[in-house]
Amino acid sequence: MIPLGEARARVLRDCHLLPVVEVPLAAARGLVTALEVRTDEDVPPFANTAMDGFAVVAADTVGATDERPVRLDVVGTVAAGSSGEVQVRSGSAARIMTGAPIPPGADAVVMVERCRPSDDGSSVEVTVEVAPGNHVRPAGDDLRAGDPVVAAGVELTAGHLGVLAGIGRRTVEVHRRPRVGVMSTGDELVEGPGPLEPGQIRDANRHTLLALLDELGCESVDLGIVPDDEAAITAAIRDGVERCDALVTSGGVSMGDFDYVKVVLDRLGDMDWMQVAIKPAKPLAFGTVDGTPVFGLPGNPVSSMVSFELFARPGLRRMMGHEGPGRLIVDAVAVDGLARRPDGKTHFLRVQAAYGEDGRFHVRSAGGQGSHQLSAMAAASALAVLPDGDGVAPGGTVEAILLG
Ligand SMILES: Nc1nc2c(c(=O)[nH]1)N[C@H]1C(S)=C(S)[C@@H](COP(=O)(O)OP(=O)(O)OC[C@H]3O[C@@H](n4cnc5c(N)ncnc54)[C@H](O)[C@@H]3O)O[C@H]1N2
Ligand code: MOO
Repeated sequence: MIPLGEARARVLRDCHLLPVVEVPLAAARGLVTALEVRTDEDVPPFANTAMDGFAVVAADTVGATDERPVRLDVVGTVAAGSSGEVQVRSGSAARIMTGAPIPPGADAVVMVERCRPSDDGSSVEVTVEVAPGNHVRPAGDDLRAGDPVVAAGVELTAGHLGVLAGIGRRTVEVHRRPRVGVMSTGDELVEGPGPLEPGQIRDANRHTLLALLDELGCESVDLGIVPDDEAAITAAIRDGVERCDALVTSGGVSMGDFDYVKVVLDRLGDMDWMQVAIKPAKPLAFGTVDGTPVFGLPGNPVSSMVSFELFARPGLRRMMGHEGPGRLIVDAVAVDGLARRPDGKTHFLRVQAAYGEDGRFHVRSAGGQGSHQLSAMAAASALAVLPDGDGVAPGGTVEAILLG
C-alpha cells in the first residue's frame, strides 16, 4: 500500500491546465480566469445620489432643524438616466432620484424624509444640516479606471459576473470547462425499475459521479454501462478519450478475474494501479490514454464517491485552474466517538456535521460504514479522517472534510 499523498501526487502529475477560451459571461460562472481583467472606466461613471431627495448646496443647510427649516427654491427634477442638466445655486435645490447624477452646483443630497416640499412643488423646507458629500457616491467610488477588477486564477462567482458586466464586458478569458466522460463497468449492472434477474443490481455509481461532476462545474458526458468484457471496455475507453478531456470509470480495478479496467488501461496507456492506504477506496487505477487522464475508481458505491473526492476532484480542479482541493477541512468534536481498528490505513468515515453551540463543528456517524452502504454516504455532510489507530473517544477531536 502507498500513502494517500503519494497516490494523489501521481494523479496530479498528469492533470494539466486546460487551454484558455473566451466565453460569454452567461457561461462563465464557476470557471477560473486565465488573465487579469482591468477596467478602463470609473464605476460608478459619474457622481450620483444614494437617496431619493433634494440636491443642495450643503452650506445652505447650516443650522437647519425641524423647527427652523431652511427654505430653498426647487429648480427642477433629476431622474436616474437623465443627464443632470439642472443647475443648482445657493438658495436653490433640485428634486433627485436614487442613482441620478448630482446636478452641477450641488454638493450634497438631503433625503426626502428630511424635507417638506410645498404643495405646488416650487420650494422645499430642509429640516436638517448636512455636510458636503452627504449621500453623494463619487465617480470611481467602487472601481477606478485602470484598477484590476478580477485577478487571474479566480473562480468566477455571481458577483464577479456582475462586476464584469458593469465595466462593459460581454466575455471573459477562462480555462475551458472540462468535458468528462463517466462509465460504469460490470456485467451485474442494469438500469431502471424493471425486475432484477438473479445476480443483477442497479447502477448507482454513474449517477452519483455525473452529479458530482456537474457540481464541480464540469460538462459531464454519460458513456453508459459497459460489460466486463475486455474488447467492450477497450472500445468504450478509446471512444471516451476521443470525446473528452478526462474519463471517470467505476469498477473493475481490484483483484477479480473480470476486473478488466486496470488491464485495458495498462495496455492502452500509461497507467499506475495503486493500493492506497485508505479505507474505503483502496484500489485506484489512474493513468493517461493519449494524454487524457482516466480515473479508474473502485466499484463499491461509497468507495467510488470517496475516491472521486480524494483523487478526481483535485485532479479535475487542477485542470480547471483552481487552487487547492476545494473542500474545507475543520477540526470537529466526535460527539459519540468514532471507532476503528489499526490496519495501516487512514479511514474516511461518513458523518453528519453540525455547528454546535460551543462554536465548534460536531460530527456523528451518518449510518452503516460499509463501502456498499451508499445510503449513509448520501446522508453524510462530511468525511471524518481517522488516522491509523483505535479511533476517537467520545468528545475527542477529529479532522472532518466538509462535503459542500
Ligand atoms: N481479493 C480482494 N478482493 C477485493 C479487494 C482486495 O484488495 N482483494 N479490494 C476490495 C475493495 S477495497 C474494493 S473497493 C473493491 C473494488 O472492486 P472493483 O473496483 O473491482 O469493483 P467491482 O468488483 O466491479 O465491484 C465492487 C462492488 O461494487 C458493486 N458495483 C460496481 N459497480 C457498481 C455500480 N455502478 N453501481 C452500484 N454498485 C456497483 C459491485 O456489484 C460489487 O459489489 O474490491 C474489493 N475486493
Ligand atoms: O475501498 Mo474498498 O474501498 O473497502 O470498498
